[in-house]
Amino acid sequence: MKIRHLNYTFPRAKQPFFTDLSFDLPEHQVNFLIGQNGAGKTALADILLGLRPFKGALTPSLTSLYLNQQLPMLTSIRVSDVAMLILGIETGQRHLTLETLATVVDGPTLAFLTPLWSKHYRELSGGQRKLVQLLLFLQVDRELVVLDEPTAMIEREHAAILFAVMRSHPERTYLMITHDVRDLAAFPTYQVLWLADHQIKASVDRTAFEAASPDSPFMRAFQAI
Ligand SMILES: Nc1ncnc2c1ncn2[C@@H]1O[C@H](COP(=O)(O)OP(=O)(O)OP(=O)(O)O)[C@@H](O)[C@H]1O
Repeated sequence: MKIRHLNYTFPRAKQPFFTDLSFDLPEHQVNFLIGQNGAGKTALADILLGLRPFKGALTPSLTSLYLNQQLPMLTSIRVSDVAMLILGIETGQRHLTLETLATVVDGPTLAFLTPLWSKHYRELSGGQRKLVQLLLFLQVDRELVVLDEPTAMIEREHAAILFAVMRSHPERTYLMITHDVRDLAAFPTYQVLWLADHQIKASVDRTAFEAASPDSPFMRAFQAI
C-alpha cells in the first residue's frame, strides 16, 4: 500500500498534524508502527482506515478491519454469545456450536476457545477477554488489518496465540501498533515504521532491524517507548 503526500489537520486545530507524509506499507506482511505516546500512531491508523478526512493518496484501496484499543464488551454474556455476535453475521449462521465453530475458525482459535466456550465473560481474566475478542475478529477476512496495541495487557503465552492466528493468514496486510519489541520476533518478515516529530523517521525491515546498533537513534527510540 502506498501512502503519498498525506496531509491531516485535527478538527479545530490551527496547525496540520501531518504534512506531506509519504511511505509504503508492504502488503502481505506485518508492519509495526512504533512511537512515543502522543506521536500520532492512532491518528495515522484512523486516517489509513478512512475514519478521518485527509488530503493525499492511499493506493490501492483495501477492505479493512480495525481492532482498536477499546474493544467493546458485554460483561454478562458467555464466550459462545460473543462468538455468535462477531461471527454470526459473517458466517450467516443462526446458531454456533463448538462443532460448527470448528468449521469456521482456525486451529489456534478453536483450541483457545474450546475450554472457555460456556464461561461467562466475568469468569475470565482481562487478558483472556481481550484475546477472545481479538481472535474472533481475526476470523473475519479483510485485506488490511490494523491492530492498536493488541499485546498490551496480555501475557506472552496469549500473545503467542494471537501471533499464530495472524501468521495463519499470510495473505493479509497487517499494521500493528506496539510498544513491545518482543512482538517483532514472532514474524519471519516485517517492517518497522518509526513515527516521531509528525514524520515517519525510519522504515526498517527485519534484516536491518536485527543489524541495527543499540546506539542508533532508531533503537534508542524503541527502548524509550
Ligand atoms: N482534536 C485534536 N486536536 C488537536 N490535537 C489532537 C486532537 N486529538 C488528538 N490530538 C493530539 O494528537 C496527538 C496524537 O494522538 P494519538 O492518540 O494518535 O497518539 P498515539 O501515538 O496513538 O498515542 P498513544 O501511544 O498514547 O496511544 C496527541 O498528542 C494528541 O494530544
